[in-house]
Amino acid sequence: MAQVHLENVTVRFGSAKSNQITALQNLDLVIPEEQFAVIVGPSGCGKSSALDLVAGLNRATEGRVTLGSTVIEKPGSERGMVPQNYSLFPWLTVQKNVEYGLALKNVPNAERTERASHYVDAVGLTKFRKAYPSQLSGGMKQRVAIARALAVNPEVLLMDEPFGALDSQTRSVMQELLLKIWQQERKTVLFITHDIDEALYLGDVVYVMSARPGRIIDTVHVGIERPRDYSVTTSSEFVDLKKRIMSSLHAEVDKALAMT
Ligand SMILES: Nc1ncnc2c1ncn2[C@@H]1O[C@H](COP(=O)(O)OP(=O)(O)OP(=O)(O)O)[C@@H](O)[C@H]1O
Repeated sequence: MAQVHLENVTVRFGSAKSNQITALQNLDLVIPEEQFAVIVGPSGCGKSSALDLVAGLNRATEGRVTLGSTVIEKPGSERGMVPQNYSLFPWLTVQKNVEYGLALKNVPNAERTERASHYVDAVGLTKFRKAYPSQLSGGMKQRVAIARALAVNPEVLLMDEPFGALDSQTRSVMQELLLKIWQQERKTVLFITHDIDEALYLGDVVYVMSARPGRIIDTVHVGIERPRDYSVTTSSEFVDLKKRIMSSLHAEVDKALAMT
């Protein structure tokens, strides 16, 4: 296990100087091992760009990203990704979707079945093992995506607004489920959200990003005891931290709107 470090990274898109977009500018962020780190920031500030660097889906224009002593240059099974839009294979059952990453790693059949079954059970889909994605609700599809990411036992879990498309009740059920699993597995997590309540409920630390080009403007340590349940969202500590993040974000959201 090891920490993730985005070392002074700048990300620019576009080749011609005239239409270049600087998504991230000199962003420096260390996510210690086993930390549940959450990034919040205005729309278009570069949150996904930061996560994509850790996933190895894009390279920094300047700076570098490391996991321990290894420089990240491409995707790898030590980093599991849960995107917003399910991304399940429609022709595979729940069980086979979860087994997919294990098959890629040439894990023997029996072990593949056992490990995938364990995570299908852990996300509460035992009865849907043989169902296809088209037979599942949005929340159930995201459970499969979480099980699939965890089955390969990654060191780091990357989650890009994974519950953004879910209704609020399903969303809170999913948050509780994620916390329960994380409590057992203790992965390093990088989680992106627009939702301040979600950030504070889940995270050890909430990083607030500026409007584009994105950099960290506030680091909020969430000292609320774990295990947490929904009652913490009305505690004075929670409300105070929420006010602090809202005031940091307010000016940045205004700047982001002025850019559009
Ligand atoms: N492949 C790309 N080519 C050109 N521009 C891009 C590309 N990917 C992202 N951008 C731009 O970089 C900026 C940051 O995008 P990014 O998706 O990282 O922001 P975000 O904070 O995740 O946004 P949102 O909250 O709306 O999902 C945006 O202005 C976006 O339009």
